[in-house]
Amino acid sequence: MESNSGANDRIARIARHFLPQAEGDVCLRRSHCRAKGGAPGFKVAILGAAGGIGQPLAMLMKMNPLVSVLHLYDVVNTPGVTADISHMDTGAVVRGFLGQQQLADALTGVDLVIIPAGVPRKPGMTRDDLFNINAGIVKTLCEAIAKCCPKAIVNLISNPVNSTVPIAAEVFKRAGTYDPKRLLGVTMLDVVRANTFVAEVLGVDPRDVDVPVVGGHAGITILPLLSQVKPPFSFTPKEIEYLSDRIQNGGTEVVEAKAGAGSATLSMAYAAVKFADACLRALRGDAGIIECAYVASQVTELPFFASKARLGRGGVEEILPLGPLNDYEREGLEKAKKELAASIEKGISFIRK
Ligand SMILES: NC(=O)c1ccc[n+]([C@@H]2O[C@H](COP(=O)([O-])OP(=O)(O)OC[C@H]3O[C@@H](n4cnc5c(N)ncnc54)[C@H](O)[C@@H]3O)[C@@H](O)[C@H]2O)c1
Ligand SMILES: O=C(O)C[C@H](O)C(=O)O
Repeated sequence: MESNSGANDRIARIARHFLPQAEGDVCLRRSHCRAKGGAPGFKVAILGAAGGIGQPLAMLMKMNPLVSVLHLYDVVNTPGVTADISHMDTGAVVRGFLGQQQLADALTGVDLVIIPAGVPRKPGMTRDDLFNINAGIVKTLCEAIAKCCPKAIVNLISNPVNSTVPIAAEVFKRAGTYDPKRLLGVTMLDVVRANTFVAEVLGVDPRDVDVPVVGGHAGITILPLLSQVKPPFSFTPKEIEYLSDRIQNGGTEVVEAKAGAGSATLSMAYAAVKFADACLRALRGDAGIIECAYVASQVTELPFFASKARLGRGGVEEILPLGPLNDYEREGLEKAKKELAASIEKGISFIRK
């Protein structure tokens, strides 16, 4: 039987294999992996990779043929997650990074950074209740991005997205690296939910449904434009009430069902990968990629707003107009803007204070 110290040595050896110890070590393994990994593609980092979203997101990104190198960073547990994911026989080479001293290595040379780091909600909390903890986490991570991969596309998932995106923008501005086209708040889960719930009402396959969801990512700031649904459909006022409420409170529905064990993780990982894949296809040069995201915007008087954006090699290449809104949506837009303005201001003043 293996002694305790033998087992510990073996675990340490395995951990060393997945975690860079010193700069020389990093370079050696990186060139080794590139030579062996072979698959051409993009280098992607997930920050918060050991979390509820991070783990399934890492698994799904390892399955994405556009990814050649996948960096998994967290402040806990990355050796285990990395060892596990690295056994999948897909093209991407996986490397783990643990703790802030390895953050720079996790980010260097990366094309796309996906950030699900931070605490999730418990029943009775709003996303804004996460601000005090998550604002600092996002600030630290974005400072490192500004130093190590200032040209990377950033997909920000950490809540409250309505405030964390303005925080990230301010950090990048301070560092002199801000490019509004490259900073995208991930609101894809709202679209995924809207497509699912609308498909249920229409009795069709959700993959055939497209609902634009604009505004932001919290309660009444989540504004589904049901008048623009594809395939076109004329909902009754009762259906509009039901669908708007379900889409706006989809996150809370999951938080309550999980009863203290966190918020949406699996559907979020799915949505994050759907969005990241769109960003990577756009980076590759594919045309006609349009997704909803919370970005710097002139669609309204607010500096940030979620709406349909055309993605390209440089990130957001064009923000599409909102299109015709009905009275119900116009009213919803006014309410959404009021709350959004306060959340944006809160994020900006967190950095400027
Ligand atoms: N945008 C969206 O649609 C959406 C959807 C679901 C959840 N979220 C948000 O995503 C965040 C993560 O949710 P979760 O369920 O994965 O939470 P989780 O607690 O399961 O995982 C978060 C991970 O972040 C890590 N972390 C904490 N501080 C860090 C730091 N400084 N650097 C790197 N990693 C750090 C933790 O160690 C943990 O592994 C929450 O803020 C949640 O509200 C957003
Ligand atoms: O609701 C949450 O707190 C998590 C996330 O923003 C969601 O929409 O599921």
